[in-house]
Amino acid sequence: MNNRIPVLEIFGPTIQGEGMVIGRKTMFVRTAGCDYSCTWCDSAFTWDGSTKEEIRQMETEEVLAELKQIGGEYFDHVTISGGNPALFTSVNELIDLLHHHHIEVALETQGSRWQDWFLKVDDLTISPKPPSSGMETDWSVLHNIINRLKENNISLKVVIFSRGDLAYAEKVHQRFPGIPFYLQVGNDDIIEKNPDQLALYLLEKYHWLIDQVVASKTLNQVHVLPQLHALVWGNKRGV
Ligand SMILES: C[S@@+](CC[C@H](N)C(=O)[O-])C[C@H]1O[C@@H](n2cnc3c(N)ncnc32)[C@H](O)[C@@H]1O
Ligand SMILES: Nc1nc2[nH]cc(C(=O)O)c2c(=O)[nH]1
Ligand code: SF4
Ligand SMILES: [Mg+2]
Repeated sequence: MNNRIPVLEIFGPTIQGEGMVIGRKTMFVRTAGCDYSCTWCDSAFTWDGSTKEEIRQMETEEVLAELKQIGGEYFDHVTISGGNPALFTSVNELIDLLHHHHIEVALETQGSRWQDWFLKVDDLTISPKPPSSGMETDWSVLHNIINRLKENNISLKVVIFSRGDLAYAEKVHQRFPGIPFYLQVGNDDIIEKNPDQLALYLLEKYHWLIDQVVASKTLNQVHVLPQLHALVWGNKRGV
């Protein structure tokens, strides 16, 4: 059981819609379960019990086989997201297997838990949660994680829904000045079915976020991005 990973989705190839490698062609592996419960989580199905019967406890070889079955020869990069993949030591084996097959590995996690296998991740995004999420940041855990990853290709990404979130982002950037920093538009309409409607709405939010960052002396060495996949496909799952 220990060397298995609880998987909810394997999909792609698509593009990484967020953060440090935005636009990169990639496959996704989405694990089940999270130690957080952000109010606005766009992947709440990974932890709210609504897709419990879809969770598969998979061997790493099975994960690779399914990636190859779906993605064929059309990928060389896999993004592991969730939920929080950092809940599982077994992800270590998956990374080794993917690397053995010359496939690069990216990770999305919130910085609440450490795993030794973080050191092997090629593109590691840490996304601490602002006040609007309803979650509390454990700063000592976050500092510990980032200190241990000083030599690695990592970034910080904070999702913004409010002015309070912006103040939080400023604080994170000031605490970790050398770490590439991304601000991301928060999507607070995760039930809209019409992608065009959502894109218009999110572009307005992007405009607002750019204006806020332009007006901040603290946020100079930063990147401001939308969720590209939300602009292209809306709230669709598995893209
Ligand atoms: C679903 S989470 C999974 C990985 C990990 N639990 C985390 O939060 O970093 C992947 C990314 O989506 C972001 N995200 C979640 N809900 C969002 C929303 N409604 N709008 C914008 N970004 C969102 C998270 O902040 C995180 O950066
Ligand atoms: N295309 C695409 N890019 C993404 N970047 C982060 C995602 C995630 O849910 O973790 C995500 C996702 O679900 N799809
Ligand atoms: S930490 Fe990530 S997966 Fe967990 S609830 Fe928050 S946004 Fe969702
Ligand atoms: Mg997502």
